[in-house]
Amino acid sequence: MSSYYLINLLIYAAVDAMACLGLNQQFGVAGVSNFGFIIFQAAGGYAAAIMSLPDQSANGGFQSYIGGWNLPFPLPWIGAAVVGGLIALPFTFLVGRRLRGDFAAVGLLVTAVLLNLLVTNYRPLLNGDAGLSLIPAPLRADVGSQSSGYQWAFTAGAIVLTALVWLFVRRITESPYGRSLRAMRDNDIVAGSLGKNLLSLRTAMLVTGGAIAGLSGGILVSYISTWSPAAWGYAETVVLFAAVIIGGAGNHFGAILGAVLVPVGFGEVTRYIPASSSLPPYLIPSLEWVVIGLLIVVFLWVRPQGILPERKRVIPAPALAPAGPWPGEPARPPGGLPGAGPAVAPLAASTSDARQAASPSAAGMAGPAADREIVLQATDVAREFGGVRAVTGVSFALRRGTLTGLIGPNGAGKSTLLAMLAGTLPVSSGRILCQGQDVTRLPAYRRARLGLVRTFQNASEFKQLTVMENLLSAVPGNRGDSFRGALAGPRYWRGDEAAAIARAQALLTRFGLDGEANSYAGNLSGGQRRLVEIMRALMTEPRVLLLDEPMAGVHPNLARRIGTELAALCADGLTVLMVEHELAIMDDFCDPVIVMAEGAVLAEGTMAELRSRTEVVEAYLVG
Ligand SMILES: Nc1ncnc2c1ncn2[C@@H]1O[C@H](COP(=O)(O)OP(=O)(O)OP(=O)(O)O)[C@@H](O)[C@H]1O
Repeated sequence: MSSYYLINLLIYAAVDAMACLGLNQQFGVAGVSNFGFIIFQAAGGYAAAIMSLPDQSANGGFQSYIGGWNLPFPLPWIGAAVVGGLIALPFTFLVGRRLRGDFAAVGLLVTAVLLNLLVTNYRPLLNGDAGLSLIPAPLRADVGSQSSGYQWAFTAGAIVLTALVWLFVRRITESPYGRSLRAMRDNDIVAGSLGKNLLSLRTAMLVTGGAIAGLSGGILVSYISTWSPAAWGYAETVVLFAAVIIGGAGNHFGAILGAVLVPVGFGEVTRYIPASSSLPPYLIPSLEWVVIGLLIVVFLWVRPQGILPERKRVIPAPALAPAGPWPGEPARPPGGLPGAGPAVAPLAASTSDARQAASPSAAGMAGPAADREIVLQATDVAREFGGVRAVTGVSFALRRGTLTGLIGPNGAGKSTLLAMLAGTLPVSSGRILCQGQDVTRLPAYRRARLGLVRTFQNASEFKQLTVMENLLSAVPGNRGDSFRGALAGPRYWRGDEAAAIARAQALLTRFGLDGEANSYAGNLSGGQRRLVEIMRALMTEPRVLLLDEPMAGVHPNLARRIGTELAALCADGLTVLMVEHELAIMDDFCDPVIVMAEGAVLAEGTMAELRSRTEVVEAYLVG
């Protein structure tokens, strides 16, 4: 193997691995399907080119381009990364709140095609379809030649930069912030309802991935000294996606392996297919695309986790101090709940000092509920879906420390009302006040940060996160749960993380799920998943908790335990609104109970009062 061949192979592997690390960070870790990924690499390539090229009048002006600043190394590579990151900013509107998922992915793909057409057809910008050539290599004038020593130094530089990129993405992914990204990937609406700012998370990942792609483009053009639209057709993004999917989305080693196997390996293998004059000239390259497409389909079908699946984050349980029984119970049964471990301190004691100070127990919550402060108030709240009036002007108030039930026949509008209160669904009209603050127009994540948190009627656990990670993902204020905090490293956030793990472990023990702490939440039974959702909501340290059928699928004994626990938390100041079809639960734990029918509030009172009202009995309580 000639050294030129080996250098070529290593540089392409480094550039592709770097690009795949950037794409994996966006797609595999954060779930952002950036089908326009190649334009960020292209932008980096052009940026490095026009920063390192002399003015276009040099070389007889045979090519036209903007820039031509003749900047010294490493400025063109730094510029490539900066431009790759900056051009991501205008795309954030595509992945923002209004345009998500598939639509954003298609929008990015279309943008990539349009930009390629623009650069191809508008020559003054970047020399059109002929592309730029004679792009200077870094330090070449200083070093003086294309010697093999120079080539090896270039190769080593590319590999070192790829390794640095790997360390960078690893630091982000393995932090609490990385956990938030993976939570968003698994279920973005739920992540938002737990206080995650999806727009900020997606923007950060677009910019980060864009900068990495830009740097890879800069290195590439410096090596091949030419860059044209043919090198960055939209289909190149498909190759990178294939690499990440085949290598193992979510696993950075998988992304590197995929880069070696797909763009590099494929190119190598197909080089040995003998050319034949009897075959059409573009048959082999076209067949390459078909094979790459087939490989994606086969992997998504047979092994969607890729060759190297995402690593499971096992968190060892901290040593727990034994403590008292469940609230409201004389003593904890010897075996506890199925799978229960040692008992721990009461949940209510685990909330933060700030919340404790603000809690009604601290404020003297001994008086009758009717005298307590209103913490959540809905006024004439309505929601229409096309012609369907799901909720038609509902007004009610929740007082601090109450466990209010919400019942009604199927289709009465209960879930829609809860979604509007939590901000996961905008109101058509009406007003919502939370602790005196008008939250009607606030997005779900801002309401969650105010302590207004919901659970969902349908399974909403983060499937590819462990149970422990599900709980930790909801903790507010972890120092490592920000981009900067993640980059600061584990030493910066380890203390917060340890405290959060201890809280989560206490909750798991209390709900009898500590044996499953390191199981993937998606592998639990339906009832266990419900528990995970309740515990996760409690980890947000809510002030007002909106529970949508939390007992559905839960064993009746456990349902009663949950009811007891919620009642204890309410006694300590938490306010709960709970949708539930099981009337025995309403009888035992909820006061007052609101009855909805056909989108409106039909009645409100204790279950005993409601049972005496004919219209309620006819609408819902019969049977
Ligand atoms: N996204 C939507 N698009 C169209 N109609 C909807 C949508 N969501 C809810 N609806 C309609 O709004 C009405 C109220 O639904 P909602 O789910 O809020 O009722 P519910 O009381 O929670 O019912 P259940 O007890 O069965 O969960 C129903 O007629 C439902 O079909």
